[in-house]
Amino acid sequence: MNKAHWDIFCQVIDNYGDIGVCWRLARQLAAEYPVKVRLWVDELAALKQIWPETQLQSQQYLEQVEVCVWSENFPAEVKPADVVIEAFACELPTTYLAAMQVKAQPSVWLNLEYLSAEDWVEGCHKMLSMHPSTGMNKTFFFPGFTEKTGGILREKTLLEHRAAFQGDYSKQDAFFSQLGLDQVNQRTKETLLVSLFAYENTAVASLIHTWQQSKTPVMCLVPFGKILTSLNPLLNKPLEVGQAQQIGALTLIAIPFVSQQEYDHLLWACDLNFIRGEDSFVRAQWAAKPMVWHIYPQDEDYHMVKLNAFLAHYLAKTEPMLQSALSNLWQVWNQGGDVSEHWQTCLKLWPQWQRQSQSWCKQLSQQNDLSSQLFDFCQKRATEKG
Ligand SMILES: Cc1cn([C@H]2C[C@H](O)[C@@H](COP(=O)(O)OP(=O)(O)O[C@H]3O[C@@H](C)[C@H](O)[C@@H](O)[C@H]3O)O2)c(=O)[nH]c1=O
Repeated sequence: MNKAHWDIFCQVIDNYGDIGVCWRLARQLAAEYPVKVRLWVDELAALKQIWPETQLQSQQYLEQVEVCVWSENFPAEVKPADVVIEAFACELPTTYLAAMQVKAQPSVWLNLEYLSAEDWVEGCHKMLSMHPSTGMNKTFFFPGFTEKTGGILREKTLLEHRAAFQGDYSKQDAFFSQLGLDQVNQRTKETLLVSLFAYENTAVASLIHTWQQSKTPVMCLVPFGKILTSLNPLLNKPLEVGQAQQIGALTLIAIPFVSQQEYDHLLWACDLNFIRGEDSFVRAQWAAKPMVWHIYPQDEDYHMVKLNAFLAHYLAKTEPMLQSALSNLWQVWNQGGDVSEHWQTCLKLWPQWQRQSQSWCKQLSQQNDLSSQLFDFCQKRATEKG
């Protein structure tokens, strides 16, 4: 069977979400579907951060994906693929676009959008748009949380792997040991193990203060990144990667930024995950553990609209007490306020919170995942054309 060629174009705007999503999609397509995937990325250093095997060279194969640097001098001889995905409305190279225009068998051209739980997404998913200068059509593909959207990324065996890891403490211990975190394995049974990945956030002061005074121990693992900028001024001595600090009931440990695969394991192993942006937010939902989302901040607080749109879905089937407790905690965390009281309320509802995280994950898993929806859509298009 001839494999269809897929090109994914990724422009790194900031952080790791753009490449995080594109790389995960590329890996899954290459591993699970009969397609040849080429990923064009303009900032290889961002890929290296989440996938350390990445070499800083213009072309390489990683995980059966051809990874190419997308530089300003885009090679004119590059032939357009059968399926072309521009991620997050990045602009395709002009020579590539010109080659698409004269291609005998037109490419399926898709714009993969950012994830949002807002209602309007359903109406715009799979909408066609004519490109002004070439007259070619591209289709908007919107990930989302409902049947009428493109779904979210979920590898075929993800939930099985997660369940196996979460059900086997020796696997979890081995994971922390291999990261040089034997200290985590020595925690007591009642310790709350937390991972903290967030943007700069003044709310962290109240969180740290509350955890310090907790009746039971809290161990907080902080992957190297922006939240340390807010955390470090609160400490007597700045936290460096590999270092731990004990303040009252709280042990803070700064850990290195790990690979995308290891990060999944971290989310699966922790009792509670603070996550941000898009990709870690999705992975935390598959971890089926309590989570607190720091959404990517936007102008005029538009992100709060998006946050509330997600909460409406996430908490729709949740009992009212937990609903308001989580909603308050998430909102105040995103507004940089004092989360102490809301944290205490959520903690009192801990077993319900855990159950809610599991049932949400189960509910989400009923939905078709993003890669399968993309693949089916392109197959259908190819048959229509053929
Ligand atoms: C903490 C950590 C994360 N990661 C990965 C998980 C994700 O793939 C990636 C982080 O991406 P996100 O969670 O999406 O958060 P982010 O803040 O890095 O990315 C954001 O970028 C902006 C440009 C977008 O507009 C946002 O929507 C969002 O995608 O890093 C690791 O591989 N190792 C780690 O140790």
